[in-house]
Amino acid sequence: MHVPMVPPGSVRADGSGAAESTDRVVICNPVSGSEDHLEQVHGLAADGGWKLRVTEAEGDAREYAREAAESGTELVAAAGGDGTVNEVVDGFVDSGVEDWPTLLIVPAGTGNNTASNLGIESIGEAFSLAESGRRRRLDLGRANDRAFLNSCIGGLTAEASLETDSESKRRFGVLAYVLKTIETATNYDGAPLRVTLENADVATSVVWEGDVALAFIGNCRRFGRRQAQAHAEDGLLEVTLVENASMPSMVGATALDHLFDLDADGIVRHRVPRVTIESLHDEPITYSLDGEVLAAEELDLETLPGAISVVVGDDYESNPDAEGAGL
Ligand SMILES: Nc1ncnc2c1ncn2[C@@H]1O[C@H](COP(=O)(O)OP(=O)(O)OP(=O)(O)O)[C@@H](O)[C@H]1O
Repeated sequence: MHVPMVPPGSVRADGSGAAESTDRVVICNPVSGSEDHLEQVHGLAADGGWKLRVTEAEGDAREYAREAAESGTELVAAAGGDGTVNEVVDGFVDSGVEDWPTLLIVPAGTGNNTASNLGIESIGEAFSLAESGRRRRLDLGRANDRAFLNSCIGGLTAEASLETDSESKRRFGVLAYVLKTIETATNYDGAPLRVTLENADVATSVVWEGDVALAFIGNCRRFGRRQAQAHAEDGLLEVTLVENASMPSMVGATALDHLFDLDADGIVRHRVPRVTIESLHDEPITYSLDGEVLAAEELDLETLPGAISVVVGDDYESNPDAEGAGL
């Protein structure tokens, strides 16, 4: 394992020992991705006058983010992968303060799906965007008492996400989980679920029951190259349910085409502000919230419209259906 040159805990990135500024805090997970980014993050943080906090264990990023929000920090960078971003957002929620810091995502993880969806491709680019980048207010997802920025994936894919190797995650992003799922699906019975899709107008709400192999709930996740993407600023969740019965047709090279075919049999899609997923066999379903595991028999999901200010890259397009917004 790479041995960090920077001690864990809280230091001024320029090493001066001067009074710590609360304007900008970068929270760095030294063991995300290829574990070789800490020195670069340290250097860029020193140049930009950031306070650097290096995590020592799971949960530290959440705590540091809560402290930063409580002390009125203007900008908080999450340097790590999707899991680190997820912890930082949970920390903002924990703080209970009204005005959260703006979030900057510094892609230093394995998949970096959230950063890539926001048009941020490298560590250096992220730090320069802190100076000049646009800031947008994005919806935040809530799943029971946890937050998610990007996506919540339930069923077999969540379990497969734990087994998916780093190289596939780098190459395919979230699709790597889908491919892994399809690979292992032959032994899977699916989960009997009741899914309540709630619209603001209750009369148009839908209750759906069936055996589900995969449930994708996207906030700003691009699941694929086409329409199966979520709009991060529309106050809606993009819900895609893949019925178990349709899994045999999802084999080989055509699997992903089938998944992203809007009219495919056995694929249910809705855009709603709120959705509840109940397990009908008294066993918890495993979910992956931005890559972090959550098990629940009943999951209550909603969007908090425009809840979080986020720095975005030049190529960020809020509407994934807009021309030129494809991957
Ligand atoms: N110092 C640390 N030692 C061990 N684990 C840590 C430490 N700091 C954070 N973690 C944990 O590391 C886990 C993985 O981090 P993260 O998701 O950011 O990286 P990744 O898995 O490489 O990237 P991605 O999720 O984008 O594929 C998180 O669950 C986080 O809580």
